[in-house]
Amino acid sequence: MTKVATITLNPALDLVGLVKEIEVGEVNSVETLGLYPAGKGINVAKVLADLGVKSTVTGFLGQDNKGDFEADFAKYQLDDQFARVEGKTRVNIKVTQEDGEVTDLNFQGFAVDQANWQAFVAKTLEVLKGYDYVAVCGSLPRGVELEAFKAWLEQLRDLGCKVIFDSSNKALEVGLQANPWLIKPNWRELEVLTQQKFESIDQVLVAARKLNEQGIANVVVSMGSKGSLWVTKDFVYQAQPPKITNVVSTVGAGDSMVAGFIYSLVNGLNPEETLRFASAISAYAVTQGNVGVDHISTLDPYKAQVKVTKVA
Ligand SMILES: Nc1ncnc2c1ncn2[C@@H]1O[C@H](COP(=O)(O)OP(=O)(O)O)[C@@H](O)[C@H]1O
Ligand SMILES: O=P(O)(O)OC[C@H]1O[C@](O)(COP(=O)(O)O)[C@@H](O)[C@@H]1O
Repeated sequence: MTKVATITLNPALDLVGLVKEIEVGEVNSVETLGLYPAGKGINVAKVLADLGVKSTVTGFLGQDNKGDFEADFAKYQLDDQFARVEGKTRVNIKVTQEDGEVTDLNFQGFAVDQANWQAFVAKTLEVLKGYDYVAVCGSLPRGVELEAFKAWLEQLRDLGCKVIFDSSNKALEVGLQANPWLIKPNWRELEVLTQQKFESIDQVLVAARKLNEQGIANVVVSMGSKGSLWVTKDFVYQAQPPKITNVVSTVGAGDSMVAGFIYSLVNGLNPEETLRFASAISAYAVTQGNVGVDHISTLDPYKAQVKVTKVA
């Protein structure tokens, strides 16, 4: 059986809501959609669980507010290998305006010390032996040093795991030096990484190809409602998702896409089917406040409307 793990070093409780229009400096009344145990890897694992793919979840969790996370790990039957650390896991506020614009307020949570980090590295290198796909997702908590993070990613790769990496800013820049097997930056994250402003999808493609040349086998660039590009040395596919008229929240769209890729890889779908499936589940994600899908057949109409083109 294919073994999958997701790693969330810096999880979050996502407080998600709707507002007509945010007025900065004013009192804004927000309609609450929910408070969800989240963070990128946890979201990926929940979506995979809905799709019938079991996974191990690890990373760090704050001792003081771990209850809702543990309840979800039990509900989704995730193999919980999280290290508990002193303090609270952060809260991230995500507010969607009527026009679909999302404002993120990502707070800080616990800090990780040297002893926490070393114990985590030793444990993951032991537990994840023999895993096929390991998704390392999201930002780093305070206290994790970039060089130590990179060294650990290299060790994961050397275990023989295919590392799927979805991060941003410095963590993305440094993590890439460990040559993960697949990365999924969004358009903006790739702009920050390459220090350029893209005017066209062709420019995105050029930047993605450079990453292939540096040794990253699969570069998946997500571009919000414009879709995505999957760039490898052997092929390039582009997907255009269906037009979603009822956008509730785009939070978790990228995580759903990563889960869609892992589901497709585990189930041996071909590249065209893989990108179609990942695009369908990520498009479906924006129609709800949280991530996930009640039944895989819910995705059929979305799959049918995704346009996938082989560009090269
Ligand atoms: N408004 C939208 N309509 C349809 N699909 C969307 C929309 N926003 C996102 N998606 C889907 O979700 C994927 C990931 O979204 P994106 O916003 O690029 O990622 P992230 O959440 O990581 O920023 C997109 O490539 C697309 O397939
Ligand atoms: O670790 P980061 O990069 O701060 O991101 C954390 C946030 O990303 C999310 O996982 C959503 O990510 P996506 O919208 O990219 O799918 C939220 O649940 C969480 O608050």
